[in-house]
Amino acid sequence: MEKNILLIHTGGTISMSEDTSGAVKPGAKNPLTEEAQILSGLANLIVEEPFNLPSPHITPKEMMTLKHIIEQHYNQGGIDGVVITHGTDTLEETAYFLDLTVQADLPIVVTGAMRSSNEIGADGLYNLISSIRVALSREAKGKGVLIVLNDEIHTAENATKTHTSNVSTFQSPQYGPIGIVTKRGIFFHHMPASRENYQIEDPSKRVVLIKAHAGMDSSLLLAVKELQVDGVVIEALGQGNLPPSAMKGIRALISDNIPVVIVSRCFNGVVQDIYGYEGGGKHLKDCGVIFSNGLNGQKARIKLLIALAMTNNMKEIDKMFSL
Ligand SMILES: NC(=O)C[C@H](N)C(=O)O
Repeated sequence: MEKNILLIHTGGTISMSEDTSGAVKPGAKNPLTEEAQILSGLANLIVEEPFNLPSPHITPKEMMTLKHIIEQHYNQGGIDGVVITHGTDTLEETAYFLDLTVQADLPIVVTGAMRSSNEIGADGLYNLISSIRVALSREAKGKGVLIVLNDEIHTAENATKTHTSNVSTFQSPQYGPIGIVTKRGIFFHHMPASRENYQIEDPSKRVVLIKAHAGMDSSLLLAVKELQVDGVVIEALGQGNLPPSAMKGIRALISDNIPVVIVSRCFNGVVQDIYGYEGGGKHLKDCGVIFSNGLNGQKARIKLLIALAMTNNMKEIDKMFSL
């Protein structure tokens, strides 16, 4: 029996084309659906196009819209998998948001393109067909939201955009891809270590993301406190350290019950409470800073947004980040 794939187009370069002046622009709708339908020949595509946005325009509101569309179709029955086309700039954030929040037990694949639909070497149609094939594969189930581009299958938790223009931009620094797409089949070679899922209604809290640097002082942290944000994520140095001059700001935020989550500004590895000097990881932990578990800054921000939609209890938030 032919399987049904829910195909949701959201915009991004995969939906765009280049005009005669060389500018890449959105069109009225995604130009690839028909070709994908003919070429994939494997599934009936149920197409939704809730918005057509470059991915720098995507916010948690659009992420929630996608969650609702997927859950609605899933609850009605009749779909075997979901493929979402998305701009690559914030693709990893939408994918991780859906990974943490969608209540539906079926393969969900997010894909995009680095070259628009009419450029030489356009990768959109190829990535779309690869994604449909992954969403149809039995092994894709139970692995969380997947990101498929350039013949590789990555977890939403791990994959990140690593190159501004190269088609092999998505990489998983911590563990590598969990599978590959080949002409003859889809092959998974490992399972995601863990899965988390949260039920949320309204991810509308304000969470800011700040990058640490040599000589960072407390001014930005104190300004952020004055803005009455709900949470702060800091891309800290190395294994999770900050300059001593930033500690005044850290203490001010925590004494105001504003959760401060740290990740590393390093591309790889996890943050830990190793160093006992002022501003070192041990010192930060003693001050009440929450350590993330290998997430990058933009994903820790998504997770804190989701955490704050459920609780403002620091202990509970800390527990979520230890998973
Ligand atoms: N390759 C892309 O899709 C980049 C584009 N700026 C977007 O994210 O919408």
